[in-house]
Amino acid sequence: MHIIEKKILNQIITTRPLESHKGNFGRVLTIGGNIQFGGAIIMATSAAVHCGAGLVTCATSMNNLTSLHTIVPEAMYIDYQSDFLLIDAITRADILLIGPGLGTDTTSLQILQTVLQNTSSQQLLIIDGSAISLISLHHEFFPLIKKIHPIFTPHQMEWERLSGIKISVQDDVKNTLFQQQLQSTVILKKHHTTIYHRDGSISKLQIGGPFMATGGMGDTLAGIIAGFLAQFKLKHYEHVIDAAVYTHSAIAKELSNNKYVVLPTDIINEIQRFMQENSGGI
Ligand SMILES: NC(=O)C1=CN([C@@H]2O[C@H](COP(=O)(O)OP(=O)(O)OC[C@H]3O[C@@H](n4cnc5c(N)ncnc54)[C@H](OP(=O)(O)O)[C@@H]3O)[C@@H](O)[C@H]2O)[C@@H](O)CC1
Ligand SMILES: Nc1ncnc2c1ncn2[C@@H]1O[C@H](COP(=O)(O)OP(=O)(O)O)[C@@H](O)[C@H]1O
Ligand SMILES: [Mg+2]
Repeated sequence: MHIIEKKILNQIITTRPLESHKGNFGRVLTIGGNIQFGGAIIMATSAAVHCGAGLVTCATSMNNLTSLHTIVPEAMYIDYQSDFLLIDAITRADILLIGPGLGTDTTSLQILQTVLQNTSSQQLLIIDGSAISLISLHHEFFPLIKKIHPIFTPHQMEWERLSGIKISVQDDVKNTLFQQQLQSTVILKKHHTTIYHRDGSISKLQIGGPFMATGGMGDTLAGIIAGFLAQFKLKHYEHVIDAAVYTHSAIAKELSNNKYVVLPTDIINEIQRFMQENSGGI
């Protein structure tokens, strides 16, 4: 087990090559946001854009279109209920994020199934929020999951649902055993988030605090992970994930010096400055 240190940042966040364009910094597809939880997918999408993902498309409910374009006009949109458009967008993406505000009804399940069936092992899939809760109820997806090797980002209750390990007895030994069966990365979000990597290593975060306990905070983290993976894809995979998780809490910690609570959108607004201040060589 190792503690994630600040020095990971300038190893991962490096100067951009002059000869480059948006296509070099990754295509992200975010999927979620039903009529009740539109904010979740908008925050995730906005976080990915602010991290520097080259091209970001949001597949969401048509109800969210105006808000999405008002808050983050850099993002493109498709209606997540169009199977044809969704499959086309999945095929084009480098990084996919499903779950923030997706909900758990039959429409949500259908969308999740389409995503799992059309994602290849060459792409990177992040599974968050409602998508984790849905998979917990549908173990028939496990064989697909084991082929895709996704990144799960559960909070402790979502992890209990998925793994069957009660929150009170979750520990590194039991968590690793189930994570290795899933053949996936697991980012278990809590005070001092723990990351169970596919290569068997474990990273722990020692920053962050209760000033982060506001709805949308995990949705924002999921978008940051997508944005980091999109543009730093040539770097060491496990280190990119650690750097993304560290960035999210480090910004919150900085802001908490003069804010009693730090909102997810406060973090999003500071990502560009924070990345510039913590970037290193090539
Ligand atoms: N603005 C938006 O659009 C927002 C949309 N959102 C979207 O909503 C969807 C549902 O996600 P969700 O996390 O809100 O609900 P759910 O999965 O039922 O989990 C909550 C249950 O678990 C329990 N619990 C125990 N330990 C816990 C822990 N460490 N961390 C958290 N919970 C813990 C907890 O216990 P209690 O609070 O009762 O003590 C409660 O019983 C999802 O798609 C998400 O993206 C949200 O992001 C909010 C902003
Ligand atoms: N007390 C705390 N200490 C450190 N981090 C916290 C604390 N409370 C919440 N967080 C962070 O906030 C995020 C909450 O994620 P999640 O519950 O999925 O939020 P949401 O689904 O509402 O977006 C995680 O990154 C978690 O680590
Ligand atoms: Mg969440």
